[in-house]
Amino acid sequence: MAHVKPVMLTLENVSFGYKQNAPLSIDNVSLSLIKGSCTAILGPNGAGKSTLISLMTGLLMAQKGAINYPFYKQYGLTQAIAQKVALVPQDFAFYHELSVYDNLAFFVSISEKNRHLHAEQIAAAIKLCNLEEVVNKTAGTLSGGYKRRLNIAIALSKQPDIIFLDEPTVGIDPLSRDAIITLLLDLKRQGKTLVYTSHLLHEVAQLCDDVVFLRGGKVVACEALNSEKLSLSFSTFKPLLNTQSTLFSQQLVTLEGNHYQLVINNSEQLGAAFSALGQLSDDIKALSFSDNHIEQLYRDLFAEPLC
Ligand SMILES: Nc1ncnc2c1ncn2[C@@H]1O[C@H](COP(=O)(O)OP(=O)(O)OP(=O)(O)O)[C@@H](O)[C@H]1O
Repeated sequence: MAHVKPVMLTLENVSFGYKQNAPLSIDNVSLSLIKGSCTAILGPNGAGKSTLISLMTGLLMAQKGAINYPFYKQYGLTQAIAQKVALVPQDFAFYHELSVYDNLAFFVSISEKNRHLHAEQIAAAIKLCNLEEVVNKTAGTLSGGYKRRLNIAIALSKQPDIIFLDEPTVGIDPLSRDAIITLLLDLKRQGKTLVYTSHLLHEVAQLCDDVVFLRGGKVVACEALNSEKLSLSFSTFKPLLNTQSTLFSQQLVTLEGNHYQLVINNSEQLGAAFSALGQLSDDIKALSFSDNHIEQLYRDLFAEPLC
């Protein structure tokens, strides 16, 4: 019998508009999130990603449709969200004049009624997010990377099962970003369910199992990111001639300038790609493989302007 993956959250035909008569910001969205997986919500600016996250985390109420956390049927939606769901917002959601420790102490005191657990939960969040070095520093004086980690630590301090992260790595250096991605991969290994928005597709490829593409408030595609598809990117010294492009049996996408990408679905296509590359070997400047095709998918879906 096929193994059925447990569903953590379902949305059924959810719609939301900020103003009457204005276009809907979320338009008839249905989707399911799988327990223990990381789902990316992707789309261009204004697609509705933050609004959708606000609906799933109870900050906004859906005007139509239903949002359910089937795992927590015993609680109402509001209570399930309060106890099990955490949000890492795009903006820094802490007190800049308090220390890192005092911020965590404050937020733990709100989410955990049992005072005996406070010290333990604060310590766990500090350890998870590697904040030991800055624990007594005033939050407002932290570097951008540490501020991002504190934002995440506050969300984790309530020990949620589901964590929504709205562009958690915006504006930080590559090493701080790596630290956050490592932390999120660890959380996934611990069985936490993650929902993630970012414009950085290589992060999505590293972290996510599923992708929901939004445009104009509507779901335009859902994809599982599996390793069955390979993406092959290469650049050439000069733009390819038409005769050279037709050597590739698969769809060849020009990314920009002399950069190209193609998606490989099976070993036959892989063989054909190698054979074509072999014929062009003097023209190839750089070549790389990645185990998914998210960039091409994104470009295919969003290259045309929204009418
Ligand atoms: N508070 C608000 N009042 C009115 N309209 C809003 C409000 N917040 C968002 N919108 C509108 O809702 C739509 C979706 O916005 P949203 O911020 O959810 O998109 P997004 O995909 O998160 O964008 P970005 O990638 O720029 O963060 C946009 O048309 C936006 O102008």
